[in-house]
Amino acid sequence: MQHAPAVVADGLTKRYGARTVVDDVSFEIAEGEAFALLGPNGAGKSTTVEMLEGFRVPTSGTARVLGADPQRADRDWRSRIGVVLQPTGQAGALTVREMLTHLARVFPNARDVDETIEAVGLAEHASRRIGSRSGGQQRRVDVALGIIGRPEVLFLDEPTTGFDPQARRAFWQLIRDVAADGTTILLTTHYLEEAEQLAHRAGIIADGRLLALDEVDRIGGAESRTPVVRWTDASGRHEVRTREPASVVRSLPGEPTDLEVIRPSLEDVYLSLIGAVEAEEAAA
Ligand SMILES: Nc1ncnc2c1ncn2[C@@H]1O[C@H](COP(=O)(O)OP(=O)(O)OP(=O)(O)O)[C@@H](O)[C@H]1O
Repeated sequence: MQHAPAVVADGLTKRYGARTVVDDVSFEIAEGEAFALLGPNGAGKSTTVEMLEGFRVPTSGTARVLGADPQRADRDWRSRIGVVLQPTGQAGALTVREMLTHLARVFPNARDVDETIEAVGLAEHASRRIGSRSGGQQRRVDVALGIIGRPEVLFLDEPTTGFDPQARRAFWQLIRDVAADGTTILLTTHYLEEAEQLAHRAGIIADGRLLALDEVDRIGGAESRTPVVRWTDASGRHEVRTREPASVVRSLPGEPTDLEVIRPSLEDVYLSLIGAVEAEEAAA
C-alpha cells in the first residue's frame, strides 16, 4: 500500500499587506524522505516551514503534516514533530543536561538524554550552562532539543549555521542516523553541499516562488548537469558543454594548460537559477 505523504504543501501562500512572501508553493515529502528547501535570504523558506509547523497561518493554500492541519493539530501531533528553528540568540541559564531532561519528559518515547548529548558531540559540555557555550555549541543544543522526542517528522531550519566543518560533518552523520530510523526530514540550508549530503529531493525557492523541484542530482534538468570541458591554448580560454567529454579531451591537440572536466554541481545549478530570477527582476 502506498503511504500518504508525511508533509504536504499545497498552494501555500503567505502575504503581509500587499507583499507576497510565499507564493503558491506546492510540494510533498514522502514518509522517511529527506527534503531540502533552498533559496537566498528572504526567499520565503522559513515562512514556508513555519506554516508547516503550525507557527504561521497561511493566507491561502493547505498545509498537512502527518495527516493533520498544523493549525488545528493537538498535543499528540506536536509530540510526533521535531523542530529546530532558526537561532533566537536566547542563551539559557540551564545546563545542557537539565534542558534536555526537562524537554524529554514532555515526550512519550523520548531518547536517552545522555545518548542524545553524546550524539550531538556535547558530552564534555553536559553540565555547563547553555548560555556560557559558543554559538556553534548552542546550535548543537537546538539540534538535540529537536531530536530528543524521537520525532516522525523533523524540521531543521538552517541547522548548521555557525558549525565548524568538523561539527557539520558530525551533524550530517547524526542526521543520516536519524533518517535511517525512518524519520521524515525537511531541511533548509544555505550550504548546497549539505543538501547534497542529506536530501533525496530539493526545492529551490526565490522571491516566494518555487523555481525547481526534483531529486537533488537532477534538479535544474538534465541539460544543466551536462559536463563542461575547459582548457586554455594559444588562442585563449575555451569552454565546451558536452555529453561526451572524453571525446572532446581526446580531440585536443597537445597538452593544453588548465584542462578540466566539470559536472555542474547543485551549487552551479542553484546559482544559475537564482541568477536568472535576479536578471529577470532587474529587467522588469
Ligand atoms: N512578520 C512579518 N511581517 C512582514 N514581513 C515578514 C514577516 N516575516 C517575514 N517577513 C518577510 O518575508 C520574507 C521571507 O522571509 P523568510 O524568513 O521566510 O525567508 P528565508 O528564505 O527563510 O530567509 P533566510 O535565508 O534569510 O532565513 C522576507 O522578506 C521577510 O522580511
